[in-house]
Amino acid sequence: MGLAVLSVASEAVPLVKTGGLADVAGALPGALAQHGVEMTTLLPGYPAVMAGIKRAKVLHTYDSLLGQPARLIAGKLGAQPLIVLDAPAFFDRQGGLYTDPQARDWADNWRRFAALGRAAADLAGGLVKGRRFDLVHAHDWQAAMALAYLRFAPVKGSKSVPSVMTIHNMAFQGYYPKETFRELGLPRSAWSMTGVEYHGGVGMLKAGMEAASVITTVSPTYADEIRSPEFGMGLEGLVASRGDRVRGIVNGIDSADWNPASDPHIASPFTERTLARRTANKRALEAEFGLEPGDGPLFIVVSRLTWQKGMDVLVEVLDHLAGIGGRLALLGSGDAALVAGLQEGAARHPGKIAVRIGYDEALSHRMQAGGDAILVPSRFEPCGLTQLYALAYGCVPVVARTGGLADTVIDANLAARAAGVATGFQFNGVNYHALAAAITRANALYYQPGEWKTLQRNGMKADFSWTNSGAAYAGLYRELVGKA
Ligand SMILES: Nc1ncnc2c1ncn2[C@@H]1O[C@H](COP(=O)(O)OP(=O)(O)O[C@H]2O[C@H](CO)[C@@H](O)[C@H](O)[C@H]2O)[C@@H](O)[C@H]1O
Repeated sequence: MGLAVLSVASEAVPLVKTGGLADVAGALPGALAQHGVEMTTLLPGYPAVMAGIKRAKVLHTYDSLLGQPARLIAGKLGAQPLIVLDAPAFFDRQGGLYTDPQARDWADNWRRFAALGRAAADLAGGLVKGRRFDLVHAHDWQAAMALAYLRFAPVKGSKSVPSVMTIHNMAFQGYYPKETFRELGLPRSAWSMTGVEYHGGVGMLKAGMEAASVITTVSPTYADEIRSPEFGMGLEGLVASRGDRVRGIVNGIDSADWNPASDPHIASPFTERTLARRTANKRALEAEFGLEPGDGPLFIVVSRLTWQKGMDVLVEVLDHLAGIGGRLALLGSGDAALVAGLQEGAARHPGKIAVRIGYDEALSHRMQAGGDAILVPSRFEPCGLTQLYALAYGCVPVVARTGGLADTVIDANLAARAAGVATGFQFNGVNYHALAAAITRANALYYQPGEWKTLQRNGMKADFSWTNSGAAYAGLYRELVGKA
């Protein structure tokens, strides 16, 4: 039986991306198609999304959706069905998706994403003739209100549908003052500890988690970690109370986009049998970053520059990295203090450390193809995608042992090397000593070319395509729809 699923997200490739959520929301529909699931994605109509729609077909017009006129428009996300919430007052803005040009959160984010949720619940309730949905899948707090509306204010007379709430990042919860509640159009009954109320305000992610049939996150280890206060960020009690209704499904990567044998962004394509061809990519990367060419290891970082990603510890370790003969090329954007720290490090070590501040998808491909090892010192990492791209590209991951990093990289300890299964390096605790020691270990093994090639080949042979994860989501949907 074919299943119709409505996926609700605030970003998705190829139309709009600020982080890993977009990769996942964009790849899921294609991954599920081969499992008999037709996934329609609902996205906000930011300028980039509106520009990507050809021949707009209007499905519905709202006179007022959370106070503003809006339309639902049909489009395509790649080859898969898309519905766009075209509400210019909410989404037609210059600046970021979530922040204004000064990088402050838009003051009406609660209203913008409540509107997205209300539209999702309307669609699931049969608002548009001929479009029925068996299940709603919401991603992160921006989509979470969809599940609260389905639970507390469904379309009258509609049949209830099961739902999945996926947490890509527990650090962002969509928490707003109490006063916003009366603007949401929810009944008073929703204002409860098991509804949308959270510490005296409105908790959007919390509301979605309470309402969801099943909560998922993007790796089994993170699904365990968020039961504890250290990672649960205040929601650990709720996570623990949902018991086995909390699952972890590791993200896949889009193996058409991320394939070193056919990547249009890289100068010298290669496979695990032609690793020597990587050298040309390394030379090109050194030149592009203005680094001294050399045979020593070239480390890379591609990251949002935030505390989550351990970038403050990376700043501390730059002198060590350069001191042992390593070089680093970094691409990222984010916190001003971290940018300054990285730029100072680069200025202290010209030719050895180079940073590029900004967002550049094509460059990120060239870095994975030319770097020897990627550093991912995250304090928490629900799944992490850059280490998966690195594995596919023979760029050896050096990662903190947390969340999806712990689940996807096999540390090159003696036992794993003897068994021939190691793919990278893990370290415990995100601090100067742990990261410096891991860099030293990687540096040492780099000079044993046979061992290093084995790490590269093992990583390249590992299967992180969407095949397994797509099957896992399809299985979950079937389980829920069967029970509904
Ligand atoms: N400056 C830059 N230029 C070009 N590309 C850049 C870039 N900075 C980052 N990227 C790209 O953005 C994506 C980041 O994805 P991650 O999964 O590593 O982290 P993120 O924290 O955004 O995602 C959250 O959601 C995802 C999806 O579930 C989880 O894997 C993750 O753990 C969670 O924190 C990657 O595709 C990366 O290549």
